[in-house]
Amino acid sequence: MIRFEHVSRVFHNDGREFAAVNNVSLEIEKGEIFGIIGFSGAGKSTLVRCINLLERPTSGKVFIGDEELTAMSPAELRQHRKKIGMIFQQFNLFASRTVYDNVSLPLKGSNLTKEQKDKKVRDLLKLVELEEKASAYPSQLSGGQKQRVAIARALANDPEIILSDESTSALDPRTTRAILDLLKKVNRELGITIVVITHEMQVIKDICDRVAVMKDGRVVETGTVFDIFANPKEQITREFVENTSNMSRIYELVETKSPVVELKPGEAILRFRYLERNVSEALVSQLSRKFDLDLNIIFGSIELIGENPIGGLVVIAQGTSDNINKAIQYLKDKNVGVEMILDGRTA
Ligand SMILES: Nc1ncnc2c1ncn2[C@@H]1O[C@H](COP(=O)(O)OP(=O)(O)OP(=O)(O)O)[C@@H](O)[C@H]1O
Repeated sequence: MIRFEHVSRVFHNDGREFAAVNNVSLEIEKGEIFGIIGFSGAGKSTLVRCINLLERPTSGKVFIGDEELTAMSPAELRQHRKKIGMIFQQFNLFASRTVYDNVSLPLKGSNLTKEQKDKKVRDLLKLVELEEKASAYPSQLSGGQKQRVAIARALANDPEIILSDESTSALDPRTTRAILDLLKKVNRELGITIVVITHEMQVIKDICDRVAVMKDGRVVETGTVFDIFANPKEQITREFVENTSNMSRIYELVETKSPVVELKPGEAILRFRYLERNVSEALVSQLSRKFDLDLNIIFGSIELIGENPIGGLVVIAQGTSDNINKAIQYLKDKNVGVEMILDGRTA
């Protein structure tokens, strides 16, 4: 539905050229929630602003459906932009207007009658559960409520696409969850394609179907959210994935020589990753029975990505050196990822 073909956006800073977006080709499908993740400065906002040509690519083409936006006249473009709503981290509401007026603003100049406009605004306020705040001003609302108003406003023109630029970054975790749920509802019930920019993997995990990882203006990896979590290929993707679970704390504990990871002779710290449900207990009991190991669990987690679980365990294993090796091989044969984090064996 949205297609980038070799899109670049070059800025000139102090006489030097700088590609904020560098030769990106990407396809976002109709009806999906597509995430774009990257660290600050990676080029996410610039890329997404190229979808509605708020930022005009220096080279390359942008298509929505079969129509090339980059080849349109200003009048055609104005028409097409109405199909694209946008929400921002800072909400961008008009402070001097009521909630009702903020939501009705995009309907100015539409062909709807006064009654139709009124019904539309009230329906949208109902959808975002803010009917009773219609005559409040933005300063009287919480951050979550402001973002709900912004979402209602973005929906006023019946868009096909919503672009969300860090729309939950200023919100606490509970409010973030509620706004993400609302975006999911908008996607599922109204069939609107949503493009979500974020620097938080948790947001990707919570609502996206697919994700692109950006670094230095380029898209370095794309895939379904499950594949990206189960099998991140690029170093930067691994960093994002690691940060969402407490598993990565093990490296800190090892580094700071925490008493938690103090090993007796013959012990080893191992990390397991697997993709099946309820594997943890079976793993522990099998390894102790088959290889006569004692396993002391330091961390354990099951992440649910959509409906699919991804599990992890960090354990201190105690047993003969030979049996620890055999256990590692046994797990690898069963497609369990095994990483030796600290090896206290002398043999
Ligand atoms: N109008 C501009 N003129 C010059 N440089 C710009 C302009 N807009 C963006 N940049 C630069 O392009 C790079 C990418 O910016 P962009 O805002 O797209 O990144 P981002 O990944 O969205 O980061 P953040 O998460 O911090 O918003 C940055 O180095 C930024 O300074």
